[in-house]
Amino acid sequence: MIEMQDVSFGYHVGSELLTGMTLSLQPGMFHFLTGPSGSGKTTLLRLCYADLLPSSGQLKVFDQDVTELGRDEIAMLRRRVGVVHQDTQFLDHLPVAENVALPLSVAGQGVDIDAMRDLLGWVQLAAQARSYPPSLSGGERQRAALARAVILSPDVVLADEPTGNLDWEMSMRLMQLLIELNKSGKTVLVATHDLNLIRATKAQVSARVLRIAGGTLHLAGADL
Ligand SMILES: Nc1ncnc2c1ncn2[C@@H]1O[C@H](COP(=O)(O)OP(=O)(O)OP(=O)(O)O)[C@@H](O)[C@H]1O
Repeated sequence: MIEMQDVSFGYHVGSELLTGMTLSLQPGMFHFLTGPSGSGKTTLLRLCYADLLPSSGQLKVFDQDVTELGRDEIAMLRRRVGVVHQDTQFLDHLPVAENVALPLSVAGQGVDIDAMRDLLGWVQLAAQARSYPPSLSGGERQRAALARAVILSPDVVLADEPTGNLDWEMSMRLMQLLIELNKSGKTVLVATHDLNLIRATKAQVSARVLRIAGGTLHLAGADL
């Protein structure tokens, strides 16, 4: 699925942020990625969808070595990975439904109206379909971001601090959707520094917790 073998990465030549990263995302499993601010969680997620390439080591996404792929092949591979970014950007002049549908047009696919209605209903945004992004609350924005991340039915969903600006109730509502995705068979990886969120989620779904510390990855203890 997504496998790293002794991967290193640095934004600046000669200074590695991440080293010796060995990771295998288990198909169908829920994963958390935790670690202090600035430890490299976003960077690791970007490696997972080949937005960044390793400076050394091997990174395979869906059994393909990303360093051997051309730009078009990487674009195809990214369609199988849905990403909820930390700072979700929308096109403010387009209604929510059209923002959610953007990956379809990028992929040259048409919108299935019934599927779109179901998707917006699932994230509880049916009533906001014709609204514009600036009118959405923080929780609504993140649910719209999640809908957009899954509209191409990806195999893997990566979410970068998806609950960063949300209160507890909204955070758990979003996590519930990620749990549902996982229960439907998707592999999920959520980066968060919120240990309470990890504990509350682990009460509902079996999850692996990975921790970045000192520039490398560790499997966190069962006490989390
Ligand atoms: N595009 C970039 N160019 C140079 N340095 C960067 C870039 N993006 C991130 N960094 C640096 O890399 C380090 C790790 O950043 P990253 O965003 O991956 O950490 P994080 O664990 O996700 O942090 P947070 O929890 O605060 O979001 C930080 O020191 C950051 O300043």
